[in-house]
Amino acid sequence: MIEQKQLEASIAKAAADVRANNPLAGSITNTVTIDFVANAQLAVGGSAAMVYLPDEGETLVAAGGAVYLNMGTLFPIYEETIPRTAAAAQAAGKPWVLDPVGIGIGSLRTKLLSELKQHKPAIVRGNASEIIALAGLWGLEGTADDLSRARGVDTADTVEAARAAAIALARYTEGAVVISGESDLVTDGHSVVISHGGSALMGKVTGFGCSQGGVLAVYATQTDPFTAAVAAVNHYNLAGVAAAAAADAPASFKVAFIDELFRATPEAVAGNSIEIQEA
Ligand SMILES: Nc1ncnc2c1ncn2[C@@H]1O[C@H](COP(=O)(O)OP(=O)(O)OP(=O)(O)O)[C@@H](O)[C@H]1O
Ligand SMILES: Cc1ncsc1CCO
Ligand SMILES: [Mg+2]
Repeated sequence: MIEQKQLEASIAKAAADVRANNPLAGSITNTVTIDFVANAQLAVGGSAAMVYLPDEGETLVAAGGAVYLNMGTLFPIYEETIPRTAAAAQAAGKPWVLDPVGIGIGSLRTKLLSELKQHKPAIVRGNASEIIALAGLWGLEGTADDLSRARGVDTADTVEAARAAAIALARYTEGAVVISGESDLVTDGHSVVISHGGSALMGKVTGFGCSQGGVLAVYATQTDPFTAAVAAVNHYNLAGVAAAAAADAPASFKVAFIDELFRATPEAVAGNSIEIQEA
């Protein structure tokens, strides 16, 4: 199990390095929340670029330190773009982040998510229902293939219900897995970190999960997947608490949240309330 003081020091360093280096993490992401993803990446100190075409995905892998693949709104071209980009990242040894949004909707999404198993994302991020469904689709031990639980893009399960699926995914990828929810769970298959904070208003605006995925990719350019995952999730929870003190309704909350991502110091990100448990 990882030691808390050591983890906090690594998180503070990662947050400071993101600010200092302005790292690029390119995205292929959905058209609903693409603006929020890019602005969240910039607010934490990173750089953003959003593309749709296969060779452009490969170019962003070469140009950046990590890449974010979000399955939210698929187009036919993605049948080529998504596997080629993931394969390019794997071949280049660069981390890529998978957000299996909407898993269970349609046949292309299922086909692509099945194919992506072989390319081993450094970080998988989803809400509880998405994490359970992905572990089942990938046939991981102790999980059940049941895409029927998917109902859209919002969760129907608790974070704790997805804990075993997240651990199974992390042991398969040898990376990190994030389950977002009231408190977020991060695991590398050995340790589990529960990160507290945030606000219920984050569930009332679309894209808090997608933009968290983009920020995970920014952090993954600077440190190992597990440290990156806890750092990004802490940054989100910290900014969520601060934004809730400034705004009490969804639209103004979203604006305040981007401001608080920008204001958060590396020390405050590292000091966000966490619990460390055995996986
Ligand atoms: N009730 C809550 N209390 C605190 N934080 C929350 C709550 N609900 C969601 N969050 C936070 O909101 C962010 C997004 O999590 P959520 O599970 O809503 O993602 P999602 O369903 O994938 O979102 P989307 O698909 O809209 O992008 C995470 O940082 C999470 O911690
Ligand atoms: C609402 C929605 N529909 C497809 S992607 C998306 C953004 C949140 O996941
Ligand atoms: Mg989501």
